[in-house]
Amino acid sequence: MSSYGDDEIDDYAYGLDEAERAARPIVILTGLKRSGKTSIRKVVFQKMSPNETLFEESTARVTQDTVRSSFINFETVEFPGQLSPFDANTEDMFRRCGALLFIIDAQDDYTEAQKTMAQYFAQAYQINQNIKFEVFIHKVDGLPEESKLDTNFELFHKMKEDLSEQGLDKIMNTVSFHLTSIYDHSIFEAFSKVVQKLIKQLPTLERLLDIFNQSSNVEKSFLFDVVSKIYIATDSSPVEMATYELCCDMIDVTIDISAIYGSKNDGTSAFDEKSYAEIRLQTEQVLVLRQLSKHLALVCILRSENYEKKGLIEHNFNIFKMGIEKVFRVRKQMNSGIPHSNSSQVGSYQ
Ligand SMILES: Nc1nc2c(ncn2[C@@H]2O[C@H](COP(=O)(O)OP(=O)(O)OP(=O)(O)O)[C@@H](O)[C@H]2O)c(=O)[nH]1
Repeated sequence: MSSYGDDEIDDYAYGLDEAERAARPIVILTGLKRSGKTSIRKVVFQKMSPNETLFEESTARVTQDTVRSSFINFETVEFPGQLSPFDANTEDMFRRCGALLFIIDAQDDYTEAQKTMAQYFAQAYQINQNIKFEVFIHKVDGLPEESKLDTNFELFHKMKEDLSEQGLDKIMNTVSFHLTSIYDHSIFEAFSKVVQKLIKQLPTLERLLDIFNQSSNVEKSFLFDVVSKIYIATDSSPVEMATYELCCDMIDVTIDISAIYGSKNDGTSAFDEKSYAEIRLQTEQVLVLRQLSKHLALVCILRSENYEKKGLIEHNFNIFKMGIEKVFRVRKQMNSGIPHSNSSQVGSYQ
């Protein structure tokens, strides 16, 4: 192993793209006034409680934030509803933009919002064809179940028509629609999907999670950025909202218990890179959380009869951890020009 590989794992600052630390990808939030942009940013990244957003004042200026103290590494830029993101000199920003979000208030008449959105997407596409376009059909907590899908359907078709008229149908291939609300986990789920598209190692992470699940009889597993509760990867089986919510709750419970009963003498939290927890559910399932690093945790759910061989899962977890470390180490080596040896061999699962 090279001396580079002998470094402490903490030295490997996991992130979206280490080579471009100075030029982190940008996630741009746009939408009409009062659509919910600031609330989304604050609830997801600043842990504001949804009820507190009721007192948020309208944003007057462009707000730029770096998402720190977590694994994910990007900037968010929010444009106030009254300002077009293309009025100012923003071409460079759009060149660095990884994802352009348009937030639509689904509780309001969205005709104007839909027109503005089609126009923004077309303009952004002229500057950077690699941008991922994300539509957040927001505040769906106030809508009956059937009208959520109708709204989604209608917006999709109107958007398609508008873009076809401009000869830009191909943009539709990169547009994703999400039904969101800050009052449940849907906003975290949607942001997880946005962030995953910015992570170049995603296919490898998915594959590693699949192998871990198969060899440990795990039903579903998520790789979480603990601070934001965004999952940066999951295995290839479909995500059920209820399972995702359970895993988020598991993180909250673990952090809270650590804070209440585990604070160290120096006042720092006991929740660290060695933390782990397990919770047995009435449904004969077990939730297991294992920290991989300061910021990343593997949270998985399995049937309790499959959790009898804990040693096997522990072994597979350690192999999985080594695999994750190698994925990011190799990426860092590639970016820094250091040659890397064959890293696909990460150990053998039992
Ligand atoms: N019901 C519901 N209300 C929400 C949701 N998200 C935001 N809101 C409310 O919508 C209002 C406007 O939210 P803001 O976050 O200030 O909207 P904004 O898009 O930043 O507005 P500007 O700064 O004027 O551009 C606030 O009263 C929020 O509490 C949601 O998911 N559901």
